[in-house]
Amino acid sequence: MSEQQDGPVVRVVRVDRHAVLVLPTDAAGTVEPVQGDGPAVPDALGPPTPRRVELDRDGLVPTGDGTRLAPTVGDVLVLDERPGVPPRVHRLVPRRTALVRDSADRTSLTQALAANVDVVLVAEHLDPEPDLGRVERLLTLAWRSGAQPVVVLTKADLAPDADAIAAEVADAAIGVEVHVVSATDGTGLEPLRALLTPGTTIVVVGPSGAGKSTLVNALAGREVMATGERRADGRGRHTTVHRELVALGGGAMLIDTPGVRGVGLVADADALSTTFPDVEELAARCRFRDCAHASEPGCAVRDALDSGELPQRRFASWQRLAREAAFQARRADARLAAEAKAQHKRATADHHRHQRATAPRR
Ligand SMILES: Nc1nc2c(ncn2[C@@H]2O[C@H](COP(=O)(O)OP(=O)(O)OP(=O)(O)O)[C@@H](O)[C@H]2O)c(=O)[nH]1
Ligand SMILES: [Zn+2]
Repeated sequence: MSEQQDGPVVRVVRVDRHAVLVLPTDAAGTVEPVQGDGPAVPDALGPPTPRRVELDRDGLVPTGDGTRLAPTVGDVLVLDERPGVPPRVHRLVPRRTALVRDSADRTSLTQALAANVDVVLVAEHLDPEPDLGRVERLLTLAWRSGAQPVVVLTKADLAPDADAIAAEVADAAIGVEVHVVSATDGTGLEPLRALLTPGTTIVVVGPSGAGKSTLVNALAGREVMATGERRADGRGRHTTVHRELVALGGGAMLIDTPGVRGVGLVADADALSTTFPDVEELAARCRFRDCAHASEPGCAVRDALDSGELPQRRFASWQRLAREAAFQARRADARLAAEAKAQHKRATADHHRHQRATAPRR
């Protein structure tokens, strides 16, 4: 299929049950601030209205390699558009990055929550004290996505010892920028604004109440996410129901996904080594390659734990995530084996049917 036959390129801003809502993009996949057709809408009047593109009955879209995938927010699609008929999805452009979560779905083990994300903001509150294990877990999720994680410690105004706590978090977030912010008094927002360059897609992950929505609104300069404040009409909290891509000021885009608030994380070995390079490096120095770091002689990890070089907490956190990663890998293997078996069965049945059909009648 030649590139010339390709239709308009669009970005998915929302996935509904049988359709995707899309906006036109430029070559970089950036949602264009103004739609090409129709009257030009000045930026000040708000974002352009997304178009609805119906999906096939299976709700999946074709990829370039013959498989079909469930589209997600942030996906870039090439449309097939002919005069007089509604547009269809021609193909999914391979995802640069994808934030995935665990799913025990019939067709796949993971579910993409957001695609083509550049920056994952890992939000954690300074008050109450940050949960380092949670930060490590979310960093693993972020590294696995292929996007750049950035840690944001919120509610600095409530923590007199913010800088000391931030230093502890930085020790657990190796190779990652750690920012201390307060959306309330505006502290520390500038370095984050600097990340929001045109064309950048960000997603914010973190526990409920970390101040994610408040932070995003402060960065956007307007309410793009409903916050945990009680609503004026007393009808309880706002809740985000749809995963949605929204334009922030300055050409950056935010994927607001309620699904990544509570985290059904998928760990994997590579992401884990990126989150825990210190532990991996120690483990590489153990005498036995398959050292379980329990009571083996010549265990560099045990030595580091004994000397205090490696905090017990961090080791336990690594162990927990490593167990999860191993479990998920085994499950993925089992699924692949089951699929291969089913495939073989189908092929054998086809073969027999074919033989019966072509065998000479007796
Ligand atoms: N003091 C202080 N409070 C803040 C700050 N940021 C957010 N909050 C408050 O923390 C509460 C939770 O903020 P949200 O932005 O709704 O938190 P969230 O992470 O989006 O929470 P979920 O929507 O449940 O995931 C709200 O009452 C905010 O007003 C801050 O920098 N300082
Ligand atoms: Zn060891």
